[in-house]
Amino acid sequence: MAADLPPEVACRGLAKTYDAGAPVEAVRPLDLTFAAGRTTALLGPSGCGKSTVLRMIAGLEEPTAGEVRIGGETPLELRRRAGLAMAFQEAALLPWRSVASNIGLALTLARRRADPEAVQRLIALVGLEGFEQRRPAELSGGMRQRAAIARCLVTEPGLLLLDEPFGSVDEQTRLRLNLDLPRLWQERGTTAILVTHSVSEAVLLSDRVVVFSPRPATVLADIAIDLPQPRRAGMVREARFLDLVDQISASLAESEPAARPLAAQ
Ligand SMILES: Nc1ncnc2c1ncn2[C@@H]1O[C@H](COP(=O)(O)OP(=O)(O)OP(=O)(O)O)[C@@H](O)[C@H]1O
Repeated sequence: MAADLPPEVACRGLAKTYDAGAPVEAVRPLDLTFAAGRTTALLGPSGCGKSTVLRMIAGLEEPTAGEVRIGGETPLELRRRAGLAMAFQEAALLPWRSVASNIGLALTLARRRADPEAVQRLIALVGLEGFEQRRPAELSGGMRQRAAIARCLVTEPGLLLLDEPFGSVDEQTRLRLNLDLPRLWQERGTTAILVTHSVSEAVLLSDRVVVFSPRPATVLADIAIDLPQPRRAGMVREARFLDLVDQISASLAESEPAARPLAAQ
């Protein structure tokens, strides 16, 4: 049972301009609603503002304008009661703790009772059996990412935010995680928002894909992924999957700034 009812996430007029000497407009006022219990992928060219949007939803970045409401609460209110979990590119595990202890710690921090069985189940699911007692420094980058994802899932959050969660994971493991992990959070009805650079990963994982323009991020395309759940490995060769990948790749290609000589970038 999920500890929380999955929330709807509403971004209203959400905007961010960084003050980096000169102002950097990262996100232009954005109105987006993420339906409760659904998985949405955010795609767009590098530097367009995807992580900024995710970090504002997580309450890690203060918007310049607008607001985020998660089932009526602010991100900080939700975080305070551990209703939100996030895994970002750099898997921030505590270096002096083992894999099992890092995952178990998420339960302690969320003031939940220890649950070694749940920790072990997730370790098996992300393929880290046999590495329970290893410290993060003894793992590969991809293994650390998998441990960080297990740590996110153990508290059964209502909202899951993933920023390039499988960036350092090898292709084979990535395909398996792309199929197994969403099943886990979708069965619990979790609302999930993820940032990825992989179009096929976005289609395989999500119910909806939002394509952003180059910075400042605005929505260029908003595409429902009407493939049946749960997704299967064979789907990546089916016509509808390939159609969706084509359609999204075309939107992305339109969104890419015209090629410029490297020296001008
Ligand atoms: N703390 C910051 N201070 C100043 N500028 C920033 C800061 N964080 C991000 N930016 C700028 O805001 C823009 C959007 O960055 P962001 O990380 O959100 O993009 P992204 O789409 O997630 O990129 P990528 O796909 O390459 O990870 C970039 O131009 C970046 O340089």
